[in-house]
Amino acid sequence: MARQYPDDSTTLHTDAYELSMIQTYFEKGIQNKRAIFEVFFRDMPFKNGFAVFAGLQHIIHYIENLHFSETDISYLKETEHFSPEFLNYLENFQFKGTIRSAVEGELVYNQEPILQVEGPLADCQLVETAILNIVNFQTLIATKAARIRSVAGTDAIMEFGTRRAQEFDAAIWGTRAAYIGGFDATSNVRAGKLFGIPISGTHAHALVQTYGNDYEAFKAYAETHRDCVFLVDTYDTIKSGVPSAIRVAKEMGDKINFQGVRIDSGDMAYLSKRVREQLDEAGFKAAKIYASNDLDEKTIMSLKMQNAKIDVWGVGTKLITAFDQPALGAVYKMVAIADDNGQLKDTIKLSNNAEKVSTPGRKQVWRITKKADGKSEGDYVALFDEDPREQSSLYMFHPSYTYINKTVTDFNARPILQTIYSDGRLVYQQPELADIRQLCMDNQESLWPEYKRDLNPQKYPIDLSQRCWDNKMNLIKEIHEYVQNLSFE
Ligand SMILES: Nc1ncnc2c1ncn2[C@@H]1O[C@H](COP(=O)(O)OP(=O)(O)OP(=O)(O)O)[C@@H](O)[C@H]1O
Ligand SMILES: O=P(O)(O)OC[C@H]1O[C@H](OP(=O)(O)OP(=O)(O)O)[C@H](O)[C@@H]1O
Ligand SMILES: O=C(O)c1cccnc1
Repeated sequence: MARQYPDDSTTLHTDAYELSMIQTYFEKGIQNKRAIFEVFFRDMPFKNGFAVFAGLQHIIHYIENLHFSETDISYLKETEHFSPEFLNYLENFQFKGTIRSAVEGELVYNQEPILQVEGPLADCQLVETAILNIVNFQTLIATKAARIRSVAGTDAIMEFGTRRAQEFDAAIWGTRAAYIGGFDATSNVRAGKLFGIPISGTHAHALVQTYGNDYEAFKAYAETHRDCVFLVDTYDTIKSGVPSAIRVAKEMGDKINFQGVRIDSGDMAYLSKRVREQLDEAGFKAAKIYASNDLDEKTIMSLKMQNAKIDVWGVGTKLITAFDQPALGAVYKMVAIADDNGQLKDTIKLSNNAEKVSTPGRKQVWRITKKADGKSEGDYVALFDEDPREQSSLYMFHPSYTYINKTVTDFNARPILQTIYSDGRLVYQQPELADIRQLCMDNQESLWPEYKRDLNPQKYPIDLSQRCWDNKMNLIKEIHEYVQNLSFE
């Protein structure tokens, strides 16, 4: 059996092929060639009108700890895949790259760079897997959370997913992403400790089963807690659960803060209306009705349409597992590489599928908004040395259907990719999590409602600058000519 090593580093959290390529670069002496890679996803998750970027804090944590530990090197040696010289190089490896990224809570779209890594080829290659792993998951969950927030309106929504999440990391980072996307609280106590997310919760059926009846269970809970939400559906919501909750609330009076009751099964439209009547008749008009049970944006919207009297939503499985779309599909593609003279040359990945043709060159994404109302006109993806702020009017056109175009004047242009690392040095100060969450909400204000609706939203314009578009077309032509002139005889 292979030797077991302590889990003292996350640097090997990478695909073996990254290390294999880096060994080639190293042995051919090109590991320090300058390269640029960009992360983007091809389709909008959940067919939503926007996605919410999340994952930067975990990326920073990963990069800050990016070095090969003694046990990493021992293990790699044991695999017998790598040369001693290469292992010696890895032992002394220090990340020297520059990372530019959308900040957490920023709205991002398909077919535009959301993160960019520039630096020594080996450094760029090493971080691909971990960056994609983090961004793919957290951006997906933050986006799902924003969808749920959009249908819940101003109601409180609580994240209940840990027990159904794809293991520990997904629960912890997933709940953080859910908070960024607009959730109010989590049931995961460790996430509260680590990130300062408000924790919140009720109690489970086990409490009622322990006492064998609703009344005694609620009474015991009330005698040991100030804030009380009673779970009323263990035996019979209407006949036993709610009457018992009311009895305990009356008996305990000011000794407790009777916040409400939770329903976790049955027809929640019907039940919530009946429960509301029961609570109101008993004089508990301020008591809230909590609901949980496989909820997501669709069931919440349907329950609202049915006038369900639900005030607080607990959402687990369908949020934390991104139930209806398990992967964002973000990719990491090389957009430029230095030639033998050290000059950066733009590079492209071709495909028969137009969507899969990458856009070459180091780019910046500019969010274009009208000065008059602050509303988004679209994103303008330009080469890095272009600055649309220097122009008084901006010609924006669809990159595939170029006849769809417009000229925008009186606009503001805001760069989306911010410098996070400069030549290996962290230069970005991460905001407080609550501020990131607020930023996410504020960003949605600048979107027209047409882009925000849950079902079939308008496609938000992601346009290429003329230079960026010309550059892409020229490279496609160059590669076609090169392939046509190839001869292997
Ligand atoms: N009025 C309603 N309209 C639409 N969906 C509802 C309504 N009431 C409940 N639901 C949803 O229907 C599904 C019911 O699932 P299911 O039949 O598994 O639950 P249950 O039998 O009520 O409870 P349990 O979880 O104990 O099995 C849940 O996703 C729930 O959120
Ligand atoms: O349904 P979710 O959105 O995942 O929300 C979390 C669920 O976790 C708890 O259930 P529990 O684990 O006791 O199982 P249950 O589904 O049988 O109630 C809670 O009562 C919710 O139903
Ligand atoms: O506090 C709750 O009610 C809760 C917590 C986790 C999962 N389901 C419910």
